[in-house]
Amino acid sequence: MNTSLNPVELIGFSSGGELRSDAFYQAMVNAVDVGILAVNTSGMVILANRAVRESFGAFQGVHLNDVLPDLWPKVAQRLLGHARNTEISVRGIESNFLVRVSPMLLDQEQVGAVCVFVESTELEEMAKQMEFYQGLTRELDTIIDSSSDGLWICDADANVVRINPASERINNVQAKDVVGRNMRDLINARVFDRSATLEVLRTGTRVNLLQQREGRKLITTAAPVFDSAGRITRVVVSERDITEIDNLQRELEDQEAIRDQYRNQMLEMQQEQQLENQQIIARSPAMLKALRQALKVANVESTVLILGPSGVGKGLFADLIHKNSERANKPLIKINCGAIPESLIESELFGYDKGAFTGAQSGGKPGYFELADGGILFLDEIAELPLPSQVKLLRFMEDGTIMRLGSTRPREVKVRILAATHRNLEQMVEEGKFRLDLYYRLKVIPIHVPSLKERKECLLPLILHYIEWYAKKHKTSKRLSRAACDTLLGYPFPGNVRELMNLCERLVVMTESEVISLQDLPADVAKGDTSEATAPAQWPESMTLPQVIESTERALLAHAIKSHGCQADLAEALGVSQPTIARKLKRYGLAC
Ligand SMILES: Nc1ncnc2c1ncn2[C@@H]1O[C@H](COP(=O)(O)OP(=O)(O)OP(=O)(O)O)[C@@H](O)[C@H]1O
Repeated sequence: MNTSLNPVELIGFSSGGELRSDAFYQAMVNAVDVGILAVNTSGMVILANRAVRESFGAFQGVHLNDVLPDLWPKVAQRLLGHARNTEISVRGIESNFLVRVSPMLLDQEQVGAVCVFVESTELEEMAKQMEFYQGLTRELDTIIDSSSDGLWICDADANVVRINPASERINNVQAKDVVGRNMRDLINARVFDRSATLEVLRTGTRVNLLQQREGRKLITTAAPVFDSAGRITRVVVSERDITEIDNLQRELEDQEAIRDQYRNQMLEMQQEQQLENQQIIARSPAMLKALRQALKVANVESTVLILGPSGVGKGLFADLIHKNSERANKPLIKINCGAIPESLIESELFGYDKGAFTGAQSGGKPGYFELADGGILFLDEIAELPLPSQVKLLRFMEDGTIMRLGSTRPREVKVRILAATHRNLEQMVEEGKFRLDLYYRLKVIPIHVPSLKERKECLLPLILHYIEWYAKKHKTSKRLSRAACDTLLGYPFPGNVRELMNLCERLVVMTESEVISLQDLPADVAKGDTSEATAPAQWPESMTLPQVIESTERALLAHAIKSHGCQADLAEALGVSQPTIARKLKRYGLAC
């Protein structure tokens, strides 16, 4: 190997021994874009053309190892004859190069090595991008194939391009049997009965379908994919099998229904216990429903209108609502609007200021509204409230203020109103006796308390309860004979529970023996007759005068209320005051 060859000598050579001028030779090697670099057998650079110099600097006449230490080992290997052609990647100043090292022979003798540099940055970038896109495609494939939702992809002509394994499973088809086929053919071949893809291609918009297929429930969403020109290129259909979700949902609903049932049962038991504690007897569905409504509304602030005949327990409902409300430790003031003389009602309800009228207390007086502040005002027999007081009550219900008689200063009171009546308020409104606006304000939550006739199931428990209760009260022991009990059960109790209570007390007090028999029952009850006054001559001799008076009074009132529609008329006809009538009707469990 000639190692003494120097750069100047080499430049003097030409291929085939033909002599070329340095200038010609240099112009030729500098003209090409590929880099050419030659070293002698010692590794000294003997040629570096323009392309190499531009990329690696001017280093002719130096040792290759000093300028391209990465390249030198390959070249050295080549010079030692270990390989014919060797390729290596080399980093230049700005770009990367792929360098091919070839032996340089002169007369069969190796005189050095020549390196050809081809810029590789772009190629590498492209390779990298290819790799990136291949990775992305693999990733997408994995995602598509592992999705538990079915994916069905078609081109703009409705040809199936791809389906994933979930879609194969959901549609019970194999990809190889459908990919490449047109959706229209698949519909014609009855593989499917409906195609979301065709819908999308027809409408150009997203389509949602709920489908039943092979007993499974599917939600299908098909969406168009557009190119930059706005043309549809693909339709992607995703299918979700919601059969399981649907079943789970149904199971959940069943569980919730069972839970609700238990909760209602527990609530009912709690409520029954609550009612028992408060000595409320209720067995009939209608009564239980009304009581449940009352417990439900107890904790809201709304006005409640308790409706039902006299003596059914409307006052009891007011107690129940109060006890179970957030105002339980505040007063419950009960006013019977029919029992207060008309001339006094306004001052009783709203109070008066000093000097409001002759005979007024000198310091003025608060009314029931002020006394009930923070608590509940129960306006029983609300239908008897005179019209001027109705106006004042309406004002309170609208702005929460009242005005004492003789005062011009409104006072704010925090009072919840409960009202009750056995009268038909709607009819009274029609007759102009009750204000419509007040009626609407009052009946926010109406509760209808059924008469004893409407709750036969309650009758026996009520009779037994009150016989025992009065027996305990009067420190005695009493029980009903079978016949007496049957007769009582057949009696209509027009005065409802109040009449029943009165009768039970009377039987407990009046019956000599422990057993209350048929003979102990009052004649009208024994006959089941409630219509006519019983002649005093028919009363048993054992009755005292007060008892005879009481019975006669009751019978007379029962008779008179048939021809007198309201307490005021009745009072006038019988020559007593309205409050007296109100008191007596209440006492005998009667109403008009
Ligand atoms: N379900 C019941 N269980 C036990 N006692 C009851 C029941 N219902 C009513 N009572 C009793 O009957 C009596 C009359 O009830 P209440 O005064 O509440 O009737 P009312 O409908 O308000 O009558 P009115 O319309 O004449 O004011 C009360 O002593 C009450 O305790």
